[in-house]
Amino acid sequence: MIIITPRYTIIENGAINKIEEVLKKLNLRNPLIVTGRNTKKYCKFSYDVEYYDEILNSQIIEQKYIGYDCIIGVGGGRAIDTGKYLAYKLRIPFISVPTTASNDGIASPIVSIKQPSFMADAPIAIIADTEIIKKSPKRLLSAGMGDIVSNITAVLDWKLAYKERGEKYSESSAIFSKTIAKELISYVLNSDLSEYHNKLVKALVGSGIAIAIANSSRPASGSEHLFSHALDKLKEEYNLDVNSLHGEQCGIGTIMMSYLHEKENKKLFGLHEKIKMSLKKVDAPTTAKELGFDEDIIIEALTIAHKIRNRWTILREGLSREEAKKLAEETGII
Ligand SMILES: NC(=O)C1=CN([C@@H]2O[C@H](COP(=O)(O)OP(=O)(O)OC[C@H]3O[C@@H](n4cnc5c(N)ncnc54)[C@H](OP(=O)(O)O)[C@@H]3O)[C@@H](O)[C@H]2O)C=CC1
Ligand SMILES: O=C(CO)COP(=O)(O)O
Ligand SMILES: [Zn+2]
Repeated sequence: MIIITPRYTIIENGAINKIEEVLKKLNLRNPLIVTGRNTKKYCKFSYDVEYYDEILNSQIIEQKYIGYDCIIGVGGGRAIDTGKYLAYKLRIPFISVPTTASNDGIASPIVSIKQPSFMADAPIAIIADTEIIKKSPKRLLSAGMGDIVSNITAVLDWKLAYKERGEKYSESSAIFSKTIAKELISYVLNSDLSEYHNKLVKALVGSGIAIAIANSSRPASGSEHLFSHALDKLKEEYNLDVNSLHGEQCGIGTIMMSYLHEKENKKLFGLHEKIKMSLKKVDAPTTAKELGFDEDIIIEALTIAHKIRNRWTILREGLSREEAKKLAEETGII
């Protein structure tokens, strides 16, 4: 197995000014920048720039973008994901320049523009400018917490799959991923949050690296992500006008899935309440109403989540409508 992890990871104020230096170190000269319409303002370089929606709408991306020697993704999750995807298609390196900290795609080798997600290559470099990230919309930074608490249930699910299904499992990746989440939860619950943006981006980078080392999203994606992907599916199917974020959905999923784990393991008592408190502290949504979904959609998502992909989790063969409703009610989501 080949494990690809970033060669340069710069997380500091003003990091964006180091792009040229990093390109030089990597002997790269002709990058294409992939960004979004809100984040283009951060692309003050003399390189070609393309919006990610143009790339996603193009049928001939391999031919259209030939000649560049690397891709730089500047923006939120979609810009980074699309840049990573394009780089993978063109077989050239990808540099990740997050303008916010909303999910762990910043450093992961995964492309999840659509489900099922797939393994591409991890970024060759990550340049995270904490000055830009700190100023990004607070809602995106709250969502990032949801993608980190997810690691707790993802790891519990992974271990369950190992025990009940003999799935390949890596204790070191699991501990790495879980510790990242535990440390951030502890920081959030016991601090004034003045360093939150800094700690969050480091946690998300670590989480992406845990995925790269495991060569699977298992350390950071379990039943809570299945629930989030199910919500995305229903949004599309019913054409719902809800603008919930990936991390927000995963956070709500983690509250419910940790409750299911608690019911099977007394040692976990209080886990879902602690997770909920940490999400509340950073103003992330903790109810269906705050997330923007009707109760019925939450219940339906819970009943279809286990079918999203072939991944054994605490949902096992699925929840009935009654079980789903009970779970959402008992955890205060609906
Ligand atoms: N590969 C992986 O491992 C993972 C990938 N993902 C991907 O991430 C996506 C979700 O990402 P997420 O970031 O939550 O949502 P988006 O990428 O949709 O970003 C939400 C909004 O925030 C804006 N934005 C980002 N940074 C700033 C900033 N500094 N100032 C102002 N606005 C800003 C974006 O602008 P603009 O319109 O310019 O983009 C966009 O309008 C998923 O759809 C998936 O594709 C998610 C999880 C893991
Ligand atoms: O969002 C992710 C990890 O945080 C990616 O995981 P998936 O494999 O579920 O798309
Ligand atoms: Zn995620």
